[in-house]
Amino acid sequence: MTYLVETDQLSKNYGDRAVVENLDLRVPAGSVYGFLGPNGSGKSTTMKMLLNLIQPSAGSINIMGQPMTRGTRRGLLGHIGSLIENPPGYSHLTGRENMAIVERLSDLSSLQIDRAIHAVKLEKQMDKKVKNYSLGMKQRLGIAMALAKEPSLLILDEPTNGLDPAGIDEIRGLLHDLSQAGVTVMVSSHLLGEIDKTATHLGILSNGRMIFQSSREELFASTIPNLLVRCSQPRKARELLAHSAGVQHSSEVQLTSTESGPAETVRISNMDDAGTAQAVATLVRQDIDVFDVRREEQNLEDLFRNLTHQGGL
Ligand SMILES: Nc1ncnc2c1ncn2[C@@H]1O[C@H](COP(=O)(O)OP(=O)(O)OP(=O)(O)O)[C@@H](O)[C@H]1O
Repeated sequence: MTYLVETDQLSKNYGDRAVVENLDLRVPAGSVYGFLGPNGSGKSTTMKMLLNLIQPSAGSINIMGQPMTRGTRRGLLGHIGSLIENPPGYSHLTGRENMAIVERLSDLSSLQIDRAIHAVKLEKQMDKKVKNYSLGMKQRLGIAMALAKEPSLLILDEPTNGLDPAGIDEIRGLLHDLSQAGVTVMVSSHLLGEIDKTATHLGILSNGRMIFQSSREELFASTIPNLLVRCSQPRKARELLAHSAGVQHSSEVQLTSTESGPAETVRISNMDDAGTAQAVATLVRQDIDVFDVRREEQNLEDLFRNLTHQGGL
């Protein structure tokens, strides 16, 4: 696999405090890499090191196969678009005037500028002053500024921060489209739900350390989805299963409602196939009718919770 961003043992200390520790980042070419972690876990610090805005205390960074150093910085940054912290742009100028500055400074063509504006769907807002933009529009303008030079890699630090659900959806759609167009996107967030479904790969940071890094599929495959059992006497079933030998010590057995089926279903976490067979046999032996046994669809929130239960965050 080709990695557009690769770090080895990347570390940053402030005084005697390690803020990023021994990070081996691997961002595959063509991926949308969701860089997740709670506030203060070191995401921004890492992204700033990738962009050579701050210097690592130890370790190395390779971008597009080249080491990122003070010497190579200029050449590499020509291929990287970024949005770090607050959206850029002069608020007393219009969107168009801001883009004209980007065009001149980076020596771009008007076609490149138009394409970037089109990609973020801001055509109709270009004559408005940026101070009158919503936060979502400001973020989109910031992304347009980053996109105009047609980068191979886009690094976005919390682009959905502070946006309403519609704004978050727009950014998600935009990231998806960019990825389809061949741009590799690295995007950070402290909220899993904002990256769920958009990211093809995930890196999860906790206290400056990577606690998980892989493709989204591998993350899902590495954990067992909850089991949902719809049956005739759910309360009795819950009691029986909570004390059944097939249920592992770390499992939780709860009563729950599901969108299908009547009021209550028994949900069991961390139950493998052998445990499932045993649980069904236990219920049938006790004259409980089992109508339906299925795995619950997993989302990242559940997986994140599982990871953190395993001593992560
Ligand atoms: N210049 C600095 N000097 C000292 N400590 C710093 C500095 N910059 C960041 N830190 C500390 O490093 C830790 C990681 O910060 P960082 O901004 O990288 O986290 P983050 O995961 O991006 O979180 P957030 O989403 O809140 O920005 C924090 O505890 C922060 O206070």
